[in-house]
Amino acid sequence: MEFPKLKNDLLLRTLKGEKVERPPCWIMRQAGRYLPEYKALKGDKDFFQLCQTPEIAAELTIQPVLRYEGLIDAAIIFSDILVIPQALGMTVEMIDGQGPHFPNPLRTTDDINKILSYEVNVLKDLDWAFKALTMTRFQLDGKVPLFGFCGGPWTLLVYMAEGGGSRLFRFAKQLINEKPELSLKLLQKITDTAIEFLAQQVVAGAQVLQVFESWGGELSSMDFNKFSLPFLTQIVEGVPKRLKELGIKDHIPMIVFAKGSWYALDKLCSLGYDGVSLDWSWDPNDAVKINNDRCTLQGNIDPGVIYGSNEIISEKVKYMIDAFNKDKKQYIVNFGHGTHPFMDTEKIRFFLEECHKYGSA
Ligand SMILES: Cc1c2[nH]c(c1CCC(=O)O)Cc1[nH]c(c(CCC(=O)O)c1C)Cc1[nH]c(c(CCC(=O)O)c1C)Cc1[nH]c(c(C)c1CCC(=O)O)C2
Repeated sequence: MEFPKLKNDLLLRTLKGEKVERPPCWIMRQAGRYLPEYKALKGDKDFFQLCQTPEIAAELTIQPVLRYEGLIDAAIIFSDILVIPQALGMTVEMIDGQGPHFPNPLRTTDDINKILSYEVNVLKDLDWAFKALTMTRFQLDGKVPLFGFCGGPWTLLVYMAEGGGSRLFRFAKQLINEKPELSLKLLQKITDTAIEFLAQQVVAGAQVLQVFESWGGELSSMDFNKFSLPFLTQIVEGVPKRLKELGIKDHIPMIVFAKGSWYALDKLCSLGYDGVSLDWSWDPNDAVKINNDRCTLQGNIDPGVIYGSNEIISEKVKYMIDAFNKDKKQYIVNFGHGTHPFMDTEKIRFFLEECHKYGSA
């Protein structure tokens, strides 16, 4: 496909390790409920219906790019990590104001065996996702690069076993401790699906990829090494291999976000991802030292800063950028996790402006 020429390649140059004029900026969950234009378009429509309607997904993806024109250097496709469980045959509902709900979570060996023998057809069952990416890429008209994404295998296992959000992670923990071998098989099935999904997202128009291992920090270091890391590795190695088969020769940069897995930073920096996204628990200076220029770091301000005064926002932005951006390379501004629905759009604008100001200094 012949896509419009990219006019702002700041993020892609940064991920290649080039020195850049300022760190690129984007925000996890930059589309969504804190935006009045999102709420207006959503109304009482079902969340997955929004994702699965390419015209709407494209519009929602582009909303923050237009609102913060010139301040945001990437778009991320409007979708969800839970579309992989859907492609694996599970029913997932999004309950407004509550979050995801699986009416039939995976609790027994039989439940899991059913998933293991399920014949996934990523191209067919997630065709709406690819249509949305292609339409969005055209509508963006090269303004900024477009992210595709997926959930990390462990994080998806958590949702599939718990049936939704969780505090104790009782069922996911039970699964990996009671049936470790079966858990590994399930993680493998999710990983195979994720690799195909990410590669096909690139074919459809994604220019950069992020893997969200949002529940990484719920695992001990030992369990992270067994139930997350090997699969994150397979993804970063498997996607380029699959892309080659699909006739795509360009290197497509990939970023991994393992929230809470502070103990794994050293390993994550060596997996082969072009970027590692950090939550706010890291002092930037320590993360920079551990990374030692191996890859690009992304993050990591506590999104809670948006509730603060302009003075507090400026102070914390300056601290973050001074530490991460010393060499004017290998750094992408982001939050340590996503926006909250209650955030003030003008405070987020101020945050982005401050990042541009300090980042260009
Ligand atoms: C864990 C996770 C999910 N989804 C996602 C993650 C990983 C990132 C993270 O850790 O936050 C990823 C995600 N979800 C969504 C996007 C695309 C939009 C964007 O990032 O700008 C992305 C990249 C849309 C969404 N996904 C969801 C909404 C809200 C839908 C609504 O209420 O209108 C949006 C805009 C719903 C969702 N989806 C999920 C939950 C737990 C919830 C409910 C709670 C919440 O909103 O935070 C699962």
